[in-house]
Amino acid sequence: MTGLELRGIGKAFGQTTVLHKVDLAVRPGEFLALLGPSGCGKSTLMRIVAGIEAPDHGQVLIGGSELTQAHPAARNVAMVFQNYALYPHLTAAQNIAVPLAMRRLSAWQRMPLLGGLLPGARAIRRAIAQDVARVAEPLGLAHLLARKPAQLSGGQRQRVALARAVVRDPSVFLLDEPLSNLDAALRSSTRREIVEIHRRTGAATLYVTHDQAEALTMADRVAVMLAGRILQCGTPREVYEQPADIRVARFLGDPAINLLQAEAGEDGMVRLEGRTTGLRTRQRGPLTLGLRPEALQVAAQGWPARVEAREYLGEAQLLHTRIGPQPIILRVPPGLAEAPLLHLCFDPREALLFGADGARVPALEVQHA
Ligand SMILES: Nc1ncnc2c1ncn2[C@@H]1O[C@H](COP(=O)(O)OP(=O)(O)OP(=O)(O)O)[C@@H](O)[C@H]1O
Repeated sequence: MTGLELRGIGKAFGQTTVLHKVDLAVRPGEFLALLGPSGCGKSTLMRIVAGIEAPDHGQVLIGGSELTQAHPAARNVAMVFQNYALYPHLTAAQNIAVPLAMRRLSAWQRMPLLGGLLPGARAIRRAIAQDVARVAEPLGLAHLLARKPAQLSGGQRQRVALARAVVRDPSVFLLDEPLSNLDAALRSSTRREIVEIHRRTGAATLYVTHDQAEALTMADRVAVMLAGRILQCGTPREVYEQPADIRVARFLGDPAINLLQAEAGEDGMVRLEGRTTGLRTRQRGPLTLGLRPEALQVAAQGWPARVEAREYLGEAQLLHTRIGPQPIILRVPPGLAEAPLLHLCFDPREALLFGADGARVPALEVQHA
């Protein structure tokens, strides 16, 4: 099985550096999501892996071989784009067959009428049709193969694009925001299909998205990228629960993590709005305390909080509150905490501390506040 490795990839367009020495490894058989906001350099990195763009620095290794300068066709990498990139004049079956026809038929054999008469062409075309049928079936495309892209829905087109990538039997899959043109219901079913394709093929997969729900639900590991740098790469739980950097903490989670001004005293005990939190650290002075909305609870005692707004979400409600001057959002069951004044508490094991430079500060010990 083949893995993908990027070493020190740098890229600038004119004066603007888009990628800063990016190191990233997708292990054989792994599904890795590259998650970051629009414009952070995700697509540029994908194009470099596919060989459509050349890096200024660094190396691309596929299956251990250095292929930084290799032609896209020599990499055995299949790429699926957001906009499907199907040929409008070809049927679904013909679109799926394109990479096989390019690989197995000569230029003469590919000619529409004459090609079919040339020796060997018919047998090759029959084998191609069998391969197309084999990938179309599990993707639910068997009955749509004769249609042209204009006669297909967005989700069906995206499945044709996926089938065209799968049929090549690539060693590495690159998927660039493949679900962003689909509506919510279709996104969730296509998400499962992509995970299933990955499970079946076992090919190393690099999946670019700006959608954290996609990254967290689908991937074995998530690489969080901001402004051309990978800030952290870990399992979905690691990046969400143990962010190494305040920017990662802020980027993951909806609603966003509460970031509160706190203070470590001479004894290292961390205080928030005059009350001790149960956290102790080696640092002294101002710190940022990160609390996810679901880490906070309404309690009989704790930090006094004024409720300023409520958002009913069905299965939960969001309370927009303030402790002292600091805004804080918590997610609680609906129907709870009707009063305008509440007390909040949290389990210090779920609290995160960050220093002035944004790096995570370890808590030495925690006592329940
Ligand atoms: N060919 C180019 N010439 C100049 N600038 C470019 C070029 N391609 C991309 N850029 C710039 O590089 C930055 C990164 O672009 P890229 O497409 O890699 O981001 P992205 O994270 O994929 O964003 P999106 O999610 O919006 O596609 C952007 O600021 C973009 O404007």
